[in-house]
Amino acid sequence: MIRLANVNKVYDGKYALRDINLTIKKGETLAVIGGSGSGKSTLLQLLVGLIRPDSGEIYIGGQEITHLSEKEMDKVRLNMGMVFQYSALFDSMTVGENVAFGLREHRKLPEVKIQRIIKEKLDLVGLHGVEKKLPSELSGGMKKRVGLARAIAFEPDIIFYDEPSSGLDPITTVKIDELIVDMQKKLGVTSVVVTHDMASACRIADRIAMVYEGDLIAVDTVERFQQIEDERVQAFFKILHTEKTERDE
Ligand SMILES: Nc1ncnc2c1ncn2[C@@H]1O[C@H](COP(=O)(O)OP(=O)(O)OP(=O)(O)O)[C@@H](O)[C@H]1O
Repeated sequence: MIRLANVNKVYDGKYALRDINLTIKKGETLAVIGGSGSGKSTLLQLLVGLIRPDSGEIYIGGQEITHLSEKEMDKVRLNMGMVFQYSALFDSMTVGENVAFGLREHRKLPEVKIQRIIKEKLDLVGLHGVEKKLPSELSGGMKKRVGLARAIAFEPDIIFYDEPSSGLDPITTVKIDELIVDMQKKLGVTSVVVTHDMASACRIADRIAMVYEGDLIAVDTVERFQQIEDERVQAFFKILHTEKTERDE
């Protein structure tokens, strides 16, 4: 379970996040949606302990993290998988080396076991026989899959996704969304997906949280979220419907 209580983060005298109260249940997928500069990345950075709030508390699995030392935070992070925007793979390493990177850094495992984990995680994300390839030999969608395989190598309880569909065409986006849902079903992980894509959010999430200029303005199930009359929420659905109409014409 993840919980934020009265969390504030200020940059240059301006709230990046203001009085955020949010609980993410174990095993649920929460999509955090919002426009540019609304505070989504700040929220993600707070949850993985890359930055600290100016005030408020953040609990990960019952542990309050805002006062942890870097070393203690590293331990908490071992239980978190992170899937970065644009995959963030090491270009000079093979796919297999990328997937095993964290394992080799943090766990002393025999090479046979590492090879087995690489294969198992790549299989889970639907990639076969690519261990020896370099990231430059893969499509954008495949790179995202490798990023996900790396994130689940440690078998984390929580996966954070930062704009998983950025840079992908609409069809590949849907496939990655299906993979995120699949991961939740197969691994039972808690997922937080930061996105500005409402269509993705609706496909992936159990609940959607919307941030607007640093405020958390709505949190609800996908179905109920669509009924919220707030015009800032509806603006996102309008874009969605316009895109759909344009595609159908
Ligand atoms: N390191 C920083 N220094 C100063 N201001 C920052 C910093 N990080 C974020 N901000 C400011 O905080 C606000 C929220 O930014 P944030 O990056 O969280 O938004 P976002 O929703 O992730 O936007 P985008 O979708 O464009 O990535 C913005 O006004 C931004 O300029």
